[in-house]
Amino acid sequence: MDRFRSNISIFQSTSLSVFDARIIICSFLAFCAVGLYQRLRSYASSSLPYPPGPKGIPILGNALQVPLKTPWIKFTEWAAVYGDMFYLRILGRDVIVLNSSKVAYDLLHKRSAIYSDRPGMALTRDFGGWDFSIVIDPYGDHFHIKRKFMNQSLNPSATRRIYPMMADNAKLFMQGLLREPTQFQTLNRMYAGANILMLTYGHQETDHELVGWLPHFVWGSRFSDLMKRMKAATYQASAVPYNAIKQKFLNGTSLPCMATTLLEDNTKPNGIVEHEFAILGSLASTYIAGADTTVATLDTFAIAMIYYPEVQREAQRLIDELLHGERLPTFDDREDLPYVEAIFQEVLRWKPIVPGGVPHRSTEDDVYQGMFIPKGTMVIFNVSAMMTNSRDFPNPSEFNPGRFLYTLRADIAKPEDIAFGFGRRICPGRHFADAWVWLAMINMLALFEISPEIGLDGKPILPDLEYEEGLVRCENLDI
Ligand code: HEM
Repeated sequence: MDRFRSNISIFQSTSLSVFDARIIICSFLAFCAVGLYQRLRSYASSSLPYPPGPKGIPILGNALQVPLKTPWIKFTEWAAVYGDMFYLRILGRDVIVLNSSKVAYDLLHKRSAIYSDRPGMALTRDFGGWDFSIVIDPYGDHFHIKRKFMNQSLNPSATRRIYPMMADNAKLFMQGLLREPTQFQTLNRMYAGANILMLTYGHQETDHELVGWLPHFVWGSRFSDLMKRMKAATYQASAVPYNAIKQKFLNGTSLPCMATTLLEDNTKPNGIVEHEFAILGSLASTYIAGADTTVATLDTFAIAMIYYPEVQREAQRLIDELLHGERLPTFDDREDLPYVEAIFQEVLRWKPIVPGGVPHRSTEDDVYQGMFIPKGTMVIFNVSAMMTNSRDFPNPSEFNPGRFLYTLRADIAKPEDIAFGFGRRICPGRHFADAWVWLAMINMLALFEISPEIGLDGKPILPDLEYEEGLVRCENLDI
């Protein structure tokens, strides 16, 4: 087996008849009745109990009990006491935390018409210059148009159309690893960036030219770093690449990509581009949300392979059995490698990269299992609790892909049904992420022995399992 391998460390009437008048009166009465019903329901509801939760103090509520760093760990402790849904009041705001995929699915998916708003992030939006980003868009027209633009390019069949581009990048990625086996993290980031730049702006570059396209801190650093430089960064990450691609589009020199499709579809005969800000925002949101996430997921895979070499060996044995070392794996091999599929699920579960989810907000009063959830409640889905509870996943801290092959109960949601969120805000890049991470994983398994770096003292340097915390959780990896 090892002889094949090197070693590396997304209505009509103008006059009213009697009949018409009756319809209108009936409609009016019905409208009033619904209004009255809603008021009564709200009144009656508000006499229902709120979900249980830790007792807070006047005015501040639970604010001082929620740690700023890794709040999901505290939420998971509270989940053990208060159950799958608990309530917090933080500085006068209603907050509920959902700790099971069933409750999250019941509310955020089944009742998505009223749970798809985002909590206002006025500072980030209006003063940080992040008003282009769909991630913080309130549920409304801007959100809908950007979502439509993104779905056009990131739905399953659109994603399949970019498989050849991904395959080319995977090949370059592997060649890079062969040349520089200790540079996994740099190459991982570079080729995740290359995929998204190609998808969004049709930007095809060699590995070294990539550096010049976006400022280094955009392509080469983490989203959390980018956020720190807020306003300047937003211009560089949104307007700069948009203006460049628009110019190329007008010159007729752009390659087919998300930007050119959107520009073609929305440019009027007089040359004016409709929905220009939404186009710019969709492109930049895709780039920003898509780069760090896939990088962190593949880093997690590499770490798991280092800590669990027996899992790595088993995957390699099965890959060799299928390919006989005669060719590189392709997407067509996916169905024939259930163990690798299970590794992918376990990577999403073991160390979820968005452990605290991305908060939603409710837009109407609601009642769930006899408990009242007021309109305007911030709804946090606690991915970490859903992925790491021993009720659904025995020995949750162990990286064990076998759980998805042999022992997982049929009623347990798969990690891929949790990691990407829920309802109308579910990650639009999930098909893209799924394809790229799988392809990079399978190529690494087929070609390399993934092992830790050896220190000067001759001992292996194991990567840190304490992840760096931001919106996306990254690891301090040094293979
Ligand atoms: C393994 C990789 C990824 C994970 C775990 C992930 C996870 C998530 C999660 C949890 C959300 C919030 C969903 C919700 O609010 O219910 C989200 C939103 C989002 N993701 Fe991803 N994501 C990944 C990759 C990607 C990629 C590759 C792209 C783009 C190509 C992308 C683009 C977005 C965007 C634009 C949003 C905001 C959607 C909205 O607010 O309506 N993500 N993602």
